[in-house]
Amino acid sequence: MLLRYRVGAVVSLAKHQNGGAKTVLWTSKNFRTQSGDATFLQAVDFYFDKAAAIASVSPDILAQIKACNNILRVQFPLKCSNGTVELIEAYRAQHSHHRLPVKGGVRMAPNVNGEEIMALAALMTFKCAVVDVPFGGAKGGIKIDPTKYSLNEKEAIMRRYTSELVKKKFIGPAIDVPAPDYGTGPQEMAWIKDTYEHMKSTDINGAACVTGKPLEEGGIHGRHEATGLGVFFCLREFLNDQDLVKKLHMSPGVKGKTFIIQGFGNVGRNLVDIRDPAKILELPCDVLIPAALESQVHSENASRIKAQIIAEAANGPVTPSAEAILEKNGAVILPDLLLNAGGVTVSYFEWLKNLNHIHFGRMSRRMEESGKKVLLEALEQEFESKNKLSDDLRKELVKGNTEIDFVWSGLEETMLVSWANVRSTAERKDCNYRTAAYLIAIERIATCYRVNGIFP
Ligand SMILES: NC(=O)C1=CN([C@@H]2O[C@H](COP(=O)(O)OP(=O)(O)OC[C@H]3O[C@@H](n4cnc5c(N)ncnc54)[C@H](O)[C@@H]3O)[C@@H](O)[C@H]2O)C=CC1
Ligand SMILES: O=C(O)CCC(=O)C(=O)O
Repeated sequence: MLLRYRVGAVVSLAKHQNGGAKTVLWTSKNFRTQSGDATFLQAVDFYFDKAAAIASVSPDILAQIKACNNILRVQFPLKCSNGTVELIEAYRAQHSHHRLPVKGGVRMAPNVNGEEIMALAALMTFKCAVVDVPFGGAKGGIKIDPTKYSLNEKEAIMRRYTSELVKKKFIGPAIDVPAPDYGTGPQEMAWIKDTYEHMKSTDINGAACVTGKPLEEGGIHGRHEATGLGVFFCLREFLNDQDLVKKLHMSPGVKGKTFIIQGFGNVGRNLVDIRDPAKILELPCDVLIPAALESQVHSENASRIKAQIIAEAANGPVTPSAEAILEKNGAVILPDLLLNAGGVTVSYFEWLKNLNHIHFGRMSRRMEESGKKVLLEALEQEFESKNKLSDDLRKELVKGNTEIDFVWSGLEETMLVSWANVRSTAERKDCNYRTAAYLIAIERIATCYRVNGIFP
């Protein structure tokens, strides 16, 4: 589904060159897609190589970082509701173990394949490094169209998939922690947790084997909307930056800008709530937000994209050929590995909550409130009854922080600090934001590899 969202009046869409940014052209030589666009995995490798070329990292460490460490492919039978038996194909790729556990969602989609899952796992490695979340990268996929299966069938698939991961030691709070992705959500995560806990009943940290769970099953407030909210925080920061929007001949601020969102699932839905379906990526707008699948903006449609800002809420929505065309036309791309990192950031908070066996705020909320009450009373005594606070204001002032306050504040802090880092790196290195984000990730991961050395 495509959605067009109007915040206010349409702003003029004059195109211009992206000040100082170099355009590196993708060449279709040696690549096998008919359009000349890179496959998703080739695209991730291309973006990595582009940043690696300006990183102060030795070639042997770069090669270690780039490689996908493990890929598991399983096939198992499903007894369908109509009595037939179907073979299900599924994957889990672990890209990098420089930090443990490795982390990343599990998707259900008909086009899932090993290369796609490896590309997504690599993106998870770089994403976690950009936002300084201490995990390696992983991703899983089940090759089915979830809309074609009953709830019972999906449960059987998810439980069997989890049992395969347990048997192969591809899941565990200290090993590999799945989460929601395209086509999956809290229900699937609850099945993963329950299956894991049945098979590993003595693991006291079992709930931390998966994130994005329902609240009643050890989930955290705010995970469901975290990815969309993270996109919003970053985009708002970009749009409020006078210098950056001036280069696009735009006025600062979110108000008055027009947005198109492609994909109205977990990520897209939590970005906006005014709905007006329209079906074209190429409609005039200020900000295009692909929030569905990879390779949606490619060499064939890129020149017709009118948005000046492409905000990658999905993983890998813009191919390298498309990026070159968009940038030549003056558009700015806010890259996936920064922009959609809100999901894994709040997954990190959920994992910490599960390991701590206590929710954020439980030990501090009342203590905070009584401290603030004492302070207010002292101030009121000092100034006597001249300016008595209303009951509502008093309540608001003394309110202690709840779990959602911690989560939103931690998410905003993470996104803003990471954006500032990407912005300043792009300026310093005279490169685009994607290369800057990869560069930050590569240099952070390289430090781990260097310090850890090689086992044995
Ligand atoms: N769920 C999460 O926490 C995170 C998701 N992502 C990425 O965001 C993207 C979307 O994921 P979710 O929102 O979780 O998936 P979802 O399954 O909740 O929603 C995706 C939506 O996109 C629609 N869609 C698919 N192809 C489309 C097309 N060509 N045009 C228009 N709509 C289309 C689907 O019908 C569905 O409504 C994926 O690339 C995913 O990897 C990234 C970070 C975290
Ligand atoms: O929340 C997580 O652990 C992973 C989310 C994810 O799959 C992604 O960021 O692409």
